[in-house]
Amino acid sequence: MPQRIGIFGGSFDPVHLGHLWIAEAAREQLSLDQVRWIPAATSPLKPDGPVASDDHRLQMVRLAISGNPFFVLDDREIARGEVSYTVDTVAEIQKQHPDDELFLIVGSDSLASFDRWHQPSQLLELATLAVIQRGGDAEIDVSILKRFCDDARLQTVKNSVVPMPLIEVSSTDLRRRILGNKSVRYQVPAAVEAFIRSEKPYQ
Ligand SMILES: Nc1ncnc2c1ncn2[C@@H]1O[C@H](COP(=O)(O)OP(=O)(O)OP(=O)(O)O)[C@@H](O)[C@H]1O
Ligand SMILES: O=C(O)c1ccc[n+]([C@@H]2O[C@H](COP(=O)([O-])O)[C@@H](O)[C@H]2O)c1
Repeated sequence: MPQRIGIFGGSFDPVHLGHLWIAEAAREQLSLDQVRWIPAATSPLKPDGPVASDDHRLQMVRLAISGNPFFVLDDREIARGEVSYTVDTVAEIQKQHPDDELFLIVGSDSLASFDRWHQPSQLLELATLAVIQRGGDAEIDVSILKRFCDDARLQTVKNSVVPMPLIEVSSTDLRRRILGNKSVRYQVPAAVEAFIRSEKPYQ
């Protein structure tokens, strides 16, 4: 029986409760059999790279998703190194799972920058975008994809928007809080908060 696989890429610098909530909402709404969490080595639109080390980000994601049987940590982008183009990652997963259906989970800010992604048409052929509205962002507008796919594909993306409450947590804000010695309690899982306190990935 074909599986429905969610692919969730991010800098996860650090992973936060927004990430966990949207991954779980996508899993539930789209009846996904698994969600693969894929920390980027360097996100193409964040050329300065992440602040925390690859190893620290992997450890924080591992702690965050532990106990959820649907969530899997996939370290292929960090193992590959360099700039992490999502189309390469998704093509590789598609080769390994030729009979399965792939969903790429993204926030509305990622959708809004999609015309600057590498090989957007190819990517839309390989996976369906599952978009989540982000607090503070303009309303989801899938018309940005029009240039890159046909109407049927556009409709599938519209149908795969994941409805959920708006969350305004962001990694950038959390890093600012950590540097300012402010609390990140309840915005990251308790185990991640303890990790940040003991391992100091942002110092
Ligand atoms: N609060 C949120 N609501 C909806 N989507 C989110 C939210 N936070 C992150 N995302 C989405 O999760 C994916 C991975 O996010 P990422 O690791 O870049 O964290 P981030 O909080 O967006 O980081 P930063 O604030 O530093 O840009 C992206 O597609 C992003 O749009
Ligand atoms: O492939 C691309 O061109 C591309 C451009 C921007 C972002 N992405 C991916 O989108 C995910 C979220 O990226 P970011 O910049 O919000 O951390 C992460 O997995 C990135 O590798 C991918």
